[in-house]
Amino acid sequence: MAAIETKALHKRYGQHTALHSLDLRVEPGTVFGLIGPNGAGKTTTLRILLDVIRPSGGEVRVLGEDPQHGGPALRRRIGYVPGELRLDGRTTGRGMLDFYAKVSGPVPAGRIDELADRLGLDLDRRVRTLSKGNKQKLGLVQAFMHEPELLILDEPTSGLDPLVQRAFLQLVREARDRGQTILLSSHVLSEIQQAADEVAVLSAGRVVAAGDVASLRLGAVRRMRAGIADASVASVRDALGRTGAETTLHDLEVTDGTGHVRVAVTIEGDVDPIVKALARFRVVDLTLEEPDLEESVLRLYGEGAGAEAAPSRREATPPSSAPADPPPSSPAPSDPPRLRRDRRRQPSEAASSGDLPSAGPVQHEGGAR
Ligand SMILES: Nc1ncnc2c1ncn2[C@@H]1O[C@H](COP(=O)(O)OP(=O)(O)OP(=O)(O)O)[C@@H](O)[C@H]1O
Repeated sequence: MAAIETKALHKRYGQHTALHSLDLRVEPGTVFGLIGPNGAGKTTTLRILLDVIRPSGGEVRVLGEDPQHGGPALRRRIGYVPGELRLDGRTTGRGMLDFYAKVSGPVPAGRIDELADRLGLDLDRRVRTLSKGNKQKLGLVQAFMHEPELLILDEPTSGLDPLVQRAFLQLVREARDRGQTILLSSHVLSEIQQAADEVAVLSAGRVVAAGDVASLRLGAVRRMRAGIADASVASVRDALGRTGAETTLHDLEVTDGTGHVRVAVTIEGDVDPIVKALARFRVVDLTLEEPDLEESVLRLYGEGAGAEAAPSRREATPPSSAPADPPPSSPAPSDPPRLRRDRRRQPSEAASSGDLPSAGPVQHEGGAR
């Protein structure tokens, strides 16, 4: 049985279709990366899995159950970190976590302190006074502390510095080693490359590529900047023009900078010929970086990624009809410390209040859905 399975999942917000017939399968005990540019539909997918919002069509199974009917018992088996946490509360981080521990089920002794320590979080500060990054850490502790069967993490490292990101990736690996399943959304490719076993790339609500990280060509796009001394623009341009068929250069700019020639280019494919081409010059500066995921997706799967045919695309056919969103659910108690996703609201969802935490049960606030 898959830990998560969606079939022909479809979601419309009014006239806008956010998910087109999405098929996903996440095997138990694996780390699954859901990546894609902004607006691709990652958050929408995760929120449907948690029954924070309802699909317009298709099937969903989470830990073998339909999230719409799983109730608190299913939610206790899931740890969730929404994308942008908005935390309120006069209580301290420890107070908040103790509250969630009561609803989520048993938390091993010392686990909260251990996690806080590893992430560098002061549990004695009042939640409302915490910085964005520290609130994010608190969200991570509440998701991991009860060692749930499934972790659903929406852009979990946003706002975290690189050291804390590393600690987080270690937590993910340990969770997988314990047999937990992790679904991780991100628009940062390198994060997924380090953590995930399997990946699905979403673009405009469709899966445009799926497989193990290495088999996707996304890592094959890099942006390079270099400074070359004692050379002319023409000679550098000429050298870069002789790279073989394994390498394609996009947006090549070779300009006369102050004292040396500046090169900026997006490399698709093998970087080795470029490095060799530059090696004949005196290189005074060189950076090679990951481009936006959006750029990678568009480069490799075409401008119409998600809408038109592409080599490794799974084609999707929207269902001919799909039910409208269900009516809002009843409000949840407002006093306990809250974790919420702060996101754009559209008129069609004016009454909705989005994601909630869920060390324990996901609560629908103020008519969420
Ligand atoms: N409540 C809403 N009402 C109307 N449209 C929405 C709503 N929420 C999301 N959308 C739209 O649905 C599409 C998918 O959005 P979603 O937030 O799922 O994408 P995402 O991949 O998580 O992007 P990001 O990384 O920017 O959060 C976008 O076009 C977005 O504008």
